[in-house]
Amino acid sequence: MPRMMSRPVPQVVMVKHPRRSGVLGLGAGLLFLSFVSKFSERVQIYKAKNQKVKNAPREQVEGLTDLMRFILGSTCSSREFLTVTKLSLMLLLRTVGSVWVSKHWGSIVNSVVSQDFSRLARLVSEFAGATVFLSGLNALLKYYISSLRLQVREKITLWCHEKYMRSKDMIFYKANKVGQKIDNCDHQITSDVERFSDVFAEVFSQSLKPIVDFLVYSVELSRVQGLTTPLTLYSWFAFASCISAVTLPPFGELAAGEQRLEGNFRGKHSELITNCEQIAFLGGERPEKDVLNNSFGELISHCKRSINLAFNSEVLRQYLNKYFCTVIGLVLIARPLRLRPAQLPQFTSDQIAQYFTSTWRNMEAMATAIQDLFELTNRIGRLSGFATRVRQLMLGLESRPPVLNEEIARAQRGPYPPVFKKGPHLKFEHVSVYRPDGTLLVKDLNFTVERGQRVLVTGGNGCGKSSLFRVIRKLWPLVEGTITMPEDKEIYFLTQVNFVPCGSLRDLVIYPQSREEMLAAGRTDDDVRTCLRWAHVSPQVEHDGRAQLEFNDGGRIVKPRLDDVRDWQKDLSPGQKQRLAFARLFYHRPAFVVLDECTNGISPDVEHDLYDRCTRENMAVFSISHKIELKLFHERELRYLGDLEGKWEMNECSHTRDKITRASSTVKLPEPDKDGKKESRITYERHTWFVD
Ligand SMILES: Nc1ncnc2c1ncn2[C@@H]1O[C@H](COP(=O)(O)OP(=O)(O)OP(=O)(O)O)[C@@H](O)[C@H]1O
Repeated sequence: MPRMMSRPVPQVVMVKHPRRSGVLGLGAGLLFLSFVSKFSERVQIYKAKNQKVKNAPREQVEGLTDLMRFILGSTCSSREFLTVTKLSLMLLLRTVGSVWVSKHWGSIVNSVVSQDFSRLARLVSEFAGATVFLSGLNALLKYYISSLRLQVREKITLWCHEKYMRSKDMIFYKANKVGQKIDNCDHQITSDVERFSDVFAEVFSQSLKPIVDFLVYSVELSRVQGLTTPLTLYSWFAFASCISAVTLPPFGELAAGEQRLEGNFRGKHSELITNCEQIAFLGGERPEKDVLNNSFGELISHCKRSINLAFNSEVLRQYLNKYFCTVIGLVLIARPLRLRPAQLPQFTSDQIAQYFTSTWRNMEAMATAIQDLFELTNRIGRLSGFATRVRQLMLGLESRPPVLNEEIARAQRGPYPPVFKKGPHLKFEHVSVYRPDGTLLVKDLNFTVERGQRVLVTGGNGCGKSSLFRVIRKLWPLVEGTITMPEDKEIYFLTQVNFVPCGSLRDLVIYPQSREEMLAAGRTDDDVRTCLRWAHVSPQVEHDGRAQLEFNDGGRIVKPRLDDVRDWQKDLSPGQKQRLAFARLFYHRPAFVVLDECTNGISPDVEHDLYDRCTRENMAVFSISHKIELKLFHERELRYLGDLEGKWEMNECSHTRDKITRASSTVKLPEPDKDGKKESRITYERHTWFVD
């Protein structure tokens, strides 16, 4: 770049063999760099191992290089590599530009002192032209840093989603519910990955610049002043870094701890949102505020501790690396002038001014580069903290620690090893169910349910009624015995708490199918409407002029169409959500259905109808319920005794016939007669049902 322009003023050098000194300066610079990188990493690992921070997790002992290799190696590809290459190139070009600026600046000073104004005008116009190029370079640098940050985040997040939502493994359930859980998994995927990507891009861009600057200026200073100047600066910074290292807090642990506490705090807020209605009914504002404040208090006191720890070391670092370093620089810059070797020519004052300006700028730039390198220890420390958390998250998502190992191993040696088989019916042979912590819930289950049959599962709270179906769905491992069952899609589960997916009314019914899959399966919108009608949640107008599903939007009654998208989670009542779950069941028409206390919010007459529909569709029904009158709809009752031995019994429901009746009442409001007079009576109609 300068060569294309005017001939520069010859550089003033204070050594006899500038080229040889430059090469030696480069070697010394590389050695110093390797010292800095190893030193800071060792210090971080040492501090983490010795648990210098109260309450900090102990895992932060792996080197950053290994962490980065694991995270980036598993997720990133040639696209990120290309961005890193482009970014490195831009950084290199910018440093070359800065060296040119500092040389050019020396020439400008020389022209001012020698009062050569025509050359000064030329140099200034060259400077103005070249800095346009430098501005473009700086903008490109920022662009590549942002791109790198985004690309790394994108790759890691998509990798996590891939593992989290891996089909059949149901890691999103296991990581949050079974055995050793991943703490605040949502926060880790959304926030920790983002922080890691930010700090990674920041560290990368800010480490490359000081490294490149440092090497370039080492060569430059060695060429102009000899090896003494850079070696003296290195020795000083090495000494300063040892002192800093002793006082430096373990930033990695602190950053990881902060993220963990951030996750807990956010988790408490999420819990509040999830349970807001129950808490409002209970009037739980005060205890819940305490929970939020305590969690926030822990976070704040951790941050305060970090700030205090950083303050102590910062005072020393500022003095050693910034101010005292200037004193050393001034001594070094004056040294060749005072001890000038005899073979060097006499310099004029404009040459000395030129030497001073450009060398001072170079020295300043190198000192800044070295300071930035040490500054980097903080950032690298934080990066290794985030990297540790991201790696733990990735490991946790990749493979969940097995549960019930011992129990399964014992059963495998016994007569009834755990086996899943495919078959047309649901058959349990010597099946025992255990909680993930190893507690026996039910022992030696033996029975078969054929298509069209109905079994009621009863027992005390927490005795393990739902757990049997968690085993069938493979959320919990099968420990002992053989389960023969049809394809997974032939068994459908309606749970106590209803999930409401996002999307249109149609999506709510056909979930997890998409509209395209629905059409490909030969199903139509009419099927969806029929299922809504069967489930008593149809937006179509009934005889009384009202639809079962309608909303009041600002005084306007709205009957949703199949394509309408709403905030269903908010807009639907618990009973409507349960009815919609039945519509979904009727749409999918499985061979077996497990109804886990999923009719609590449904009125008895509708509940009757829903059971009836299941029978008509020839589904085998497993109902888990505490409602004794439901025996009327079932042929058999599987009763858990809930004792320590996991005993159970299977009874016929027929003996309860005629002993239990199921009743509901309809209130008939007074209606006007022919003359417009109203009856003064309200009548109640009582319905009693028996199963034939
Ligand atoms: N994810 C889980 N990890 C560990 N233990 C669990 C988990 N889910 C439930 N449990 C425990 O397993 C036991 C059986 O739970 P389950 O849900 O099967 O009971 P249930 O008989 O259906 O109770 P209820 O009638 O109250 O619904 C309970 O003690 C419960 O605390």
